[in-house]
Amino acid sequence: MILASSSDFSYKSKLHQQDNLLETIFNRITLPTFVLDQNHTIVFWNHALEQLTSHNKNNMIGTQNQWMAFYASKRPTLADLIIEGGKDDAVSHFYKNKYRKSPLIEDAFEAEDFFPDIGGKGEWLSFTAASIKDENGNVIGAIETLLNISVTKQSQIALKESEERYKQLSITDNLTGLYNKRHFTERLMTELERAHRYDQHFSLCLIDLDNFKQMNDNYGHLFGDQILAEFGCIIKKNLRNSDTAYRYGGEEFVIILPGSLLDGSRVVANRIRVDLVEKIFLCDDDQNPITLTASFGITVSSSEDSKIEELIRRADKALYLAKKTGKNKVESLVTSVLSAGSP
Ligand SMILES: Nc1nc2c(ncn2[C@@H]2O[C@H](COP(=O)(O)OP(=O)(O)OP(=O)(O)O)[C@@H](O)[C@H]2O)c(=O)[nH]1
Repeated sequence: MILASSSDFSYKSKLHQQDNLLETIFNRITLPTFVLDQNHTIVFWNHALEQLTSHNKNNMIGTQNQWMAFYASKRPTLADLIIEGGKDDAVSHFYKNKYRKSPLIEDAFEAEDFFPDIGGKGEWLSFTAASIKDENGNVIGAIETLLNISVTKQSQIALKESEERYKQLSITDNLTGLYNKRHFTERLMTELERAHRYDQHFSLCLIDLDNFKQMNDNYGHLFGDQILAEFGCIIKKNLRNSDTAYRYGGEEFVIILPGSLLDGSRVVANRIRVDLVEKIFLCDDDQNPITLTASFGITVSSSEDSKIEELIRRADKALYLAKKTGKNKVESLVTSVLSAGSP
């Protein structure tokens, strides 16, 4: 084994004498470990690493094929980067957002990554690479130790996924797949704060299906549910990515349209209105085509709005007007500041 610079013969021979002892020690360590010399040649490859990577030490020691045990194509391992000087930008290039300086060992890095080619289904590994220096402080090699953290990582991922799922369920209306009223309140507060901070406006559009009670009475509650779900799809289909739609209550819906003023949100509301008018619903018990309309009340946020209730009240008044003056229409109401200004 050569671990010292060629000029440092005495140091090299000292290490040679200790080879057997070092090899025994490495092989008794349960942590997968390998050591490279300054030429990136493998000098130690312990049993634990053989088991982790299925690469036998006899095929690895004396080669520079350490990458083969971890990656599908040739590239430096963390230990190689340490030998190259352990430059932050080089480490970052290969382990972006997955590494940090070791808090325990000077000039060492630790990283965490998923290795799809290890084992049958890939493994998560946490690994640390540190330089090995001679008496004069010259780097003469590097040691990398690895730890299989797949079990911990998978349970962390599963926990995160179930938290995500739970969060999604807690803000979703299960009949329509739209967001629910609780989420609406939170989002509306955020939107109002943002509008004030950046001196922007957004629109709020309340929607109420017309004569929905008759639908339930004539065709049953289950059919009513089907209509609500399909109307949810019509709303979603007509929104931009930045718009969000919510089921506000029974047959009431609401949309927040960030960055939209009255003209823009009227266009969206009318598109939804017409799509609904043109939609033919069929009930299993009665093959007559069934149609339905909705009324819309829009308002635009203003610098005068200090509470979300003020916006909701205005949109509700506009909706009431739409209902009172014939239904199947879009009405709007804005504050005096806005009606005097641009929107
Ligand atoms: N199927 C179904 N019906 C619902 C649900 N939530 C509320 N409703 C019904 O929606 C109907 C609303 O009726 P009303 O408030 O009288 O309003 P409307 O008949 O739509 O009349 P206008 O709003 O004046 O056009 C009631 O019959 C509620 O039972 C639901 O989740 N599923």
